[in-house]
Amino acid sequence: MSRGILEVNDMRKRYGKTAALQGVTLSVASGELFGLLGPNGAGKTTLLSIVSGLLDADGGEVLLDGRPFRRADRDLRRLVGIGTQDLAVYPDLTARENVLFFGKLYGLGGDALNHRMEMLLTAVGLWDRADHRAGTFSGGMKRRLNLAVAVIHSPKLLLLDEPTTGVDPQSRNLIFEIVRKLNAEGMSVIYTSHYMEEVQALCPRIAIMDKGQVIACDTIGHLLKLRPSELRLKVDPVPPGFEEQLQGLDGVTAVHKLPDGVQLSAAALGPLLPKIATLCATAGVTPTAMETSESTLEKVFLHLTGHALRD
Ligand SMILES: Nc1ncnc2c1ncn2[C@@H]1O[C@H](COP(=O)(O)OP(=O)(O)OP(=O)(O)O)[C@@H](O)[C@H]1O
Repeated sequence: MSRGILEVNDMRKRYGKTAALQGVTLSVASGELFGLLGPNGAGKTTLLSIVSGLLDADGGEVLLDGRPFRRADRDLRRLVGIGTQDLAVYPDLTARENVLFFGKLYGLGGDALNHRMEMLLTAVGLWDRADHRAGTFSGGMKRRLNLAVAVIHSPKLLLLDEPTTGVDPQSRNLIFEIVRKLNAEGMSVIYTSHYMEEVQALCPRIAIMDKGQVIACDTIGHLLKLRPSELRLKVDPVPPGFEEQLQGLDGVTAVHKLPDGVQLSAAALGPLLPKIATLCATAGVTPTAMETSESTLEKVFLHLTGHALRD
């Protein structure tokens, strides 16, 4: 893995009695598109706010591009762009004025700023609405403008906090496309969501957060293996020795007897299916029904925490 753009060590934050972050440690490699998945209240926004310098932590350390992060260090803060959950754009300004305003805050100006503004408004599909007030935009258009504003200063690390909240499917797809493009151009991205499908579609590596802690952090493939897939075979009656034969198959991690058949667990069912078919044929067993339950991030979350990802 290349040098880390972000390292968070033992990050802690309380709001009064609420422990929003309880010792969060994670690292993001340079150029990575990293997912942060967790239910409402898991601490995702608090973490991003600290990393972007909007909020002070109570304890812990942030390294940005290998350097210790301090809120007062403007050069380091410039490395980060944040698309906040609460929109940052001004409704009374046009799309063009919004992007130029944020560009000037970062000390940009002249032709370079104008070119970048035009390029970004085009990328987010708003160039033809550049001179319309943001307050007249749909939820999806506002989110896209929020994204353009977040990257006006070409940050090395883009933090996106639930960037598809309140958007239509068309805007959602466009946001996905832009995020992928920015990442392909070299920008590191942390994409935060409580929608498993979004994080799974975009991010090869994911941290799962719950109650202020990272409870798992790995590639999607490895995370899915944290909870086995299951296969139910309706076999009535189950012949003697059949469960043991299933248990003996390479890859099967558990076999349980059901009232009308058997259930087996395995990290991956695909490679096992032909072997199970052969075993049934040789044992003279004809299942009358088969039902698979593949692992998903949602099921992994339930498996790890005992509660659902969504309320
Ligand atoms: N300003 C605040 N004052 C008091 N409690 C807060 C404040 N901000 C967040 N919290 C609490 O801290 C915890 C973590 O909140 P946070 O917003 O970081 O979670 P989240 O994962 O981003 O959830 P969401 O997606 O709903 O924003 C929650 O229990 C929340 O109620």
